[in-house]
Amino acid sequence: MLKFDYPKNPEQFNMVEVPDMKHYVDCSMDELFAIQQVAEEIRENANVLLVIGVGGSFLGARAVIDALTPYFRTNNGVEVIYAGNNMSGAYLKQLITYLENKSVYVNVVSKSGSTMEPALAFRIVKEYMENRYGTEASNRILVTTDAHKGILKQMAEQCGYRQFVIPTEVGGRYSVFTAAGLLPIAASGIDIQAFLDGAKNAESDFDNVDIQSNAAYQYALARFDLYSRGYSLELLASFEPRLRKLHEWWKQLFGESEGKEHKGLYPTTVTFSTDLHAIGQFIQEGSRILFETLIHFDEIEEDIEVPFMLNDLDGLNYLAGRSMNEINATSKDGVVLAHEEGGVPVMKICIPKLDAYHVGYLMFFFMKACVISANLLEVNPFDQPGVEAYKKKMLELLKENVVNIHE
Ligand SMILES: O=P(O)(O)OC[C@H]1O[C@](O)(CO)[C@@H](O)[C@@H]1O
Repeated sequence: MLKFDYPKNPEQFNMVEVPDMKHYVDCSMDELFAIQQVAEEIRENANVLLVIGVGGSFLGARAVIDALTPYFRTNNGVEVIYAGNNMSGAYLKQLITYLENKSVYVNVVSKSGSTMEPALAFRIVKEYMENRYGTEASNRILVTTDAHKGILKQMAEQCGYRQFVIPTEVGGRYSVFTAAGLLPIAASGIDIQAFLDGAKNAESDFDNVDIQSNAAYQYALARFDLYSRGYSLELLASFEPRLRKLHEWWKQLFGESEGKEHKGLYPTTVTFSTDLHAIGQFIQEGSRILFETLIHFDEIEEDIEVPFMLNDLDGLNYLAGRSMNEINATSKDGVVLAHEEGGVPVMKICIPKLDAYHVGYLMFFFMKACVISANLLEVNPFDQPGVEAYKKKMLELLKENVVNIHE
């Protein structure tokens, strides 16, 4: 299904463990039904769903929603917007103004229940919802968190919010196939059954140690090979602007899973052709530290033809009748030729169609490849001890300021 071009012979590597990841796509029928019911309720009663979360607790949902909903909003359906992923006072202030006159539901998502950004945003939004909706607020606030522990769990119990679960054994950046991703995705009108089917099929396709047939294993090995040969940066590139948030999700997945013990490729992303006019110069002729991984969807539903122009004033009549998607695909082939010529190794991940099924398939592919890749590097793919460092310093400073304020 997934066509993967990798530039070398993988048999030279030692085999590593290919972990069983079934529980990452293991949403029960009851849970799925509950998610679909609430999503329907939101679609009936709201025009805005505010998702409060940071990192893995919103990036997966946002990646899928952006990839599969129109570029320009129509007035139909629920608009999914986000908060709790930054600490900007201006953002929150403007958000509260934006919510006025709209029918609002809130989904606060935090596995630990205590991450500062979503916790602060939720405090502000909770007050807003209570002032605006009174006792009905508790029906409009949905909590997605650990099944057993955490401050958010306690708040949900005390305030009577409906709860959805991120299983204890599923870490934030791997949680898109749990309620953390599925609830906002379903509320936006995307077929979550198809999304899960794609992931489940990927799970079974990549659950083997046969390098020749396991594309996730091949991708992990190709990256590891390039890393071992001195490349320090992987540039994930695609040609469809609506995949930008999928890039962000990928960046967290690989960055948090691999960047430890002073090891790992630096994951970064570009959207072509936009970024060819910004960072294209560096890719073609700058320091030879990077390789590229291109994502290409063979079929994208909507398209438009280049019209014929009388007198050919802009000199583009040689393209008349050709479709924009076809021209975009040709630009991809041009990029591969030019960048390879410039000394940049290029891998291609080709997906038949940009739809819910294939996005689910692709995301699971990356999750599986990421765990295999971290195993090759001999680092733990599931922890993120380095993230704690800034949190600790920030807390020390905030608490210091509290003392100063009270002095
Ligand atoms: O869901 P939580 O516990 O709020 O965590 C959000 C994000 O913060 C991190 O823990 C990093 O601080 C990520 O790993 C995680 O996805």
